[in-house]
Amino acid sequence: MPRAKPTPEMEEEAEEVRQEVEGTGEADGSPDAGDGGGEEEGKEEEEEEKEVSFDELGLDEQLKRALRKKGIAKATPIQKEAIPLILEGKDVVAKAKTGSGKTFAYLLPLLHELLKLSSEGRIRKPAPNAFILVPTRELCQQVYNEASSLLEFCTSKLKVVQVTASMSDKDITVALSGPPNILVSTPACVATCISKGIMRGSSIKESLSMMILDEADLLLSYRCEDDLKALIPHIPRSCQSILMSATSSPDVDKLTKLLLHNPFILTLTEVGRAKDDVIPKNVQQFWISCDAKDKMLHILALLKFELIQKKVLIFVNSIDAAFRLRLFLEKFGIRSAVLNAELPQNSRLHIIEAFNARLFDYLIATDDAKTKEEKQTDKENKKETRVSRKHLQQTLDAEFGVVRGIDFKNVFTVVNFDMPPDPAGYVHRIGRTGRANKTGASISLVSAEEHSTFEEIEHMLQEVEKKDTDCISPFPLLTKDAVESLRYRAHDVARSVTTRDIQEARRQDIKNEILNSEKLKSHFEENPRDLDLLKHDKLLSNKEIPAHLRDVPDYLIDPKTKEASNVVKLSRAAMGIDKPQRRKRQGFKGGSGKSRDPLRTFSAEGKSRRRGRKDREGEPDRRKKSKKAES
Ligand SMILES: Nc1ncnc2c1ncn2[C@@H]1O[C@H](COP(=O)(O)OP(=O)(O)OP(=O)(O)O)[C@@H](O)[C@H]1O
Repeated sequence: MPRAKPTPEMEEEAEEVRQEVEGTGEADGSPDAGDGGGEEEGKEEEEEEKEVSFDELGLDEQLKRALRKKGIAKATPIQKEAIPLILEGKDVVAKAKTGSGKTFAYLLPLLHELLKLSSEGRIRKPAPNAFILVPTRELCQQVYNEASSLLEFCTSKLKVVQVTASMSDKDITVALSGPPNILVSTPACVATCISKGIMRGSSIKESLSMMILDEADLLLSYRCEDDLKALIPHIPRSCQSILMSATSSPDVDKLTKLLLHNPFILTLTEVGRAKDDVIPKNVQQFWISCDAKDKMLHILALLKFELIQKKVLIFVNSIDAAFRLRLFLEKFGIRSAVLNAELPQNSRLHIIEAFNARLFDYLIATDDAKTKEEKQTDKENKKETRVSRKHLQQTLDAEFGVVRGIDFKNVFTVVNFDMPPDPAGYVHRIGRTGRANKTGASISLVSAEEHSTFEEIEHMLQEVEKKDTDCISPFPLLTKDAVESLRYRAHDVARSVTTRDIQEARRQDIKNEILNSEKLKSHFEENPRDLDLLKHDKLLSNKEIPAHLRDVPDYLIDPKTKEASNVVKLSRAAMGIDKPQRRKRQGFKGGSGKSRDPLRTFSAEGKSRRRGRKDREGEPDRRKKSKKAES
């Protein structure tokens, strides 16, 4: 397949993305170049650093007990740096990559301080003491869960509540009565509460001592700017502000200027790693070149021959594509669930929890799938019209899907069934694996039409990581024979999944989930931890799966594929992830696990293919192309 040479536009765009993910701070309005003369401090860890325990950070004993229960003993680099600064009362902007533990980096010092104030009887009352603002309702739930779990052993009763736009005014009023010590919400919802008088500005001024903006890089893309601006007059000058972000971008800089006073800026990468990585080193990135019409066939081969590690998060670019894939896999006896913005919020939250608890292994998700052209049109429309809040919320749900910033637990493999529209989307997607220093992998299925995007992503990664070799390698375990052995069946079955089936499945799924949602609501009020009530991966079709599709006959599996599949199984066993570990929380695993990973050492295609990238059908060596482009 001919590969696109990077055009000047691509180079320019890669540079923009590099700034976005790397944060060179060159953009106008960067706090680094800001006028406040803040205490600027780029913390770039290059030397091997000493691990720090939570004891050494001087945190409250009750919080440490909750951490121990989770199996967490050592602080991550961002926690090690941010916690002391926050405890000192500084405004902090913390930028650290996805999955690096930013949530505890602000929750622990916040809870520590509130516990201290509470024990000294110095809690101020008329409104919450802290706001934690996040872009989506899913993230509200996630942060609320994390905060509640940290308070498990606390004797003084700190109250945390989450308030979202889906709640009635009456429910919000009840939730805010007391008032709670910590309010987890979205900027839009807090602004509404103030404008409706549910929360009084003067009370906020009296009580608020800390405001945290989490996932700050996403906040402005959720059009929260006006809501944040509406909040500013009510924030007391003494309020400590914290801003957490996975990437640097002009949006983050804008928020920093808007809300923080002389902040301490922490830019952290992993200890001992190249400072410019945007994808953690413990995540191996692969790609497979295939025709668009053969993508189903390829994913079937990957899953059926067990060539990738579970759990698997599969990204597609539309809800229809998600259901098409789910129906297709179902016909081969592979169960999966679909996570999309169309589902009721309760169901979305429950799907994420059920997946995290390993009740099923394959989750097909849609995310921000808009093309650049669509985004441009949106931008232009945004300037012209002012949409209603309700419409805005619907648009946002549809636009951003439900996965950004979500802490999916123990996802080993992220599959880009469809390529994301841009490099930033790629970074966010891949960030769902390799979290908390665990080993992970990503596989992108790249069609001819997606090659320019793929080139753009590869180019960005090389630029950012200052490499002249490929960052994404060809996937070594899937042979042509393995793919061909399933071609006939796959095409047959793919053809049998009609547009009507997909529409019907979508309707059915929403119907099920709405029913579930009602059940969930009352059930989870009483049994918040009971995840087994509902299954999100139940069959969409009620036809029985023919045996010849469910089980691949032995004669169809070529020896190399058998060997590859065994290696993957062995590696699963070696990593101790063979059995589902429901609801078991894990701490960091030491090291990247690379030495135990067969993907590093095994190639189903043989040595020559591994060495000679240019042997791939019609694909010239990409390194040469990049060099050419540079010259
Ligand atoms: N010190 C620690 N040791 C082990 N695990 C940790 C530690 N701190 C956090 N974790 C776990 O790491 C995972 C990722 O943490 P978190 O969601 O806070 O990352 P993040 O940096 O906010 O990622 P993102 O930018 O994608 O939202 C969580 O499952 C969390 O429980």
